[in-house]
Amino acid sequence: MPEMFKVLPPGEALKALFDHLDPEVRSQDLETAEALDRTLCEKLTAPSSLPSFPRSTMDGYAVRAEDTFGATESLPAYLSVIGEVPMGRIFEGVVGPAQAVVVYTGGMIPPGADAVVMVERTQKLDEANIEVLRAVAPGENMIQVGEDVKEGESLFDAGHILRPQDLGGLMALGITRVRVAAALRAAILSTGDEVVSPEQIPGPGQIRDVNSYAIAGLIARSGGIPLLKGIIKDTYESLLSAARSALNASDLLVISAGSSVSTRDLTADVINALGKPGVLVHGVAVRPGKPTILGVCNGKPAIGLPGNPVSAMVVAGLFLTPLLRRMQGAKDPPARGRITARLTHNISSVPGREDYIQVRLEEREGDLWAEPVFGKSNLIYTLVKAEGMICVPLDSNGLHKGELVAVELF
Ligand SMILES: Nc1nc2c(c(=O)[nH]1)N[C@H]1C(S)=C(S)[C@@H](COP(=O)(O)OP(=O)(O)OC[C@H]3O[C@@H](n4cnc5c(N)ncnc54)[C@H](O)[C@@H]3O)O[C@H]1N2
Ligand code: MOO
Repeated sequence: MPEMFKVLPPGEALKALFDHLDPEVRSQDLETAEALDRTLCEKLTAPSSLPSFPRSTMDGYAVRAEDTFGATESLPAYLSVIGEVPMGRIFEGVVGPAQAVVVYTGGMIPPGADAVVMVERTQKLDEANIEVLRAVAPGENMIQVGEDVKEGESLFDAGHILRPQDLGGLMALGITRVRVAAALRAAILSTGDEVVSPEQIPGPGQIRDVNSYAIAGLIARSGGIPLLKGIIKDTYESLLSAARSALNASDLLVISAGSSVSTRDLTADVINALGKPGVLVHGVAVRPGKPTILGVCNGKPAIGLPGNPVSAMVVAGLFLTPLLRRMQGAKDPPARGRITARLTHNISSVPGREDYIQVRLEEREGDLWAEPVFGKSNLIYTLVKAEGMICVPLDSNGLHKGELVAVELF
């Protein structure tokens, strides 16, 4: 009988991996337009204020607010219209007492004016004169210089993961290139004599490769470049040779399946043969995902994921994503959101193990409920049908129906 491995709590397992890795982050200059989900390697401050000129937030008339004080429908203020602010240009002139200038949303407030009256709060008397039917306060219906961001203001610290709105914000300031962590190439090998490519029609006893693609998606979302290195037969020689060339061509290696303890399970031996120190952790206290392997081979991480697709995803979420983030110097918590919901069912567990359960979310009478999608860890559609995961902590006997739980959204 092969001996069952010694399991470590996930936190300790991750620490053992990190302790064997060089904390230095490789960086590169990149077009901001291409930097989504990448991690900044520099602190950024605003080179100028935003907006750089005062702008109207309404279609209407730029005025001196004091000229409208006390104006009502029955006692309007009379102003003469001296021109129009062309969009994208300045108005050549100054708004004087009892004067107004036509301005559109986003247009520059002309000198002399300090507020905008919405067009529907005015009445046109003729081409050159209007009545203002309601007073405006100074600053009303306009954006001040620097109201969005002030020159010199800190924008992001190094380690920030760039989100879509961040790209917009950088472009608004003309920051078109950024220094980010170099993209990490993560090689994926699927093992298993029964596993065939998705293009193939599986023969009796065969299944299509799920893990290469699901894990590749997770890697791409974590700022990495997945390199699919194919499906390898269950022999030590073929796996070792494929793993060696995959690791040479990448920054880290992920091997799907073969992580358990049967004679067919070669991943640990292969990782040990790839370089020093080899396997650091074999077995973590999580369900699903116990037969997990974490190793480092001559400075590069090598991870053995359990073959069951749900286990592979859970383990990749627990170890591969934080690993990729750490190798990119990311400071933020994972970009995906966390919400709170009430549990629809009791969930039992045993202390000494973290359990991960996929849940569907449902709104009932204004409350959000998390309904477990139960099923064996081989069933990929239990994940497909779910919106997030909940965790039963290491020291817990389980969770109770009606309890508030944190749901990590996919
Ligand atoms: N006697 C024991 N048997 C098993 C144990 C155990 O503790 N004692 N643990 C079970 C658990 S839990 C898991 S998880 C699996 C882990 O197995 P391996 O990592 O060695 O992987 P395989 O046995 O090769 O495959 C497991 C399962 O996953 C399917 N698979 C593999 N690769 C893919 C892929 N790329 N796409 C889709 N599905 C894949 C494979 O066909 C098997 O059904 O071990 C248990 N056994
Ligand atoms: O750990 Mo296995 O990964 O429970 O299915």
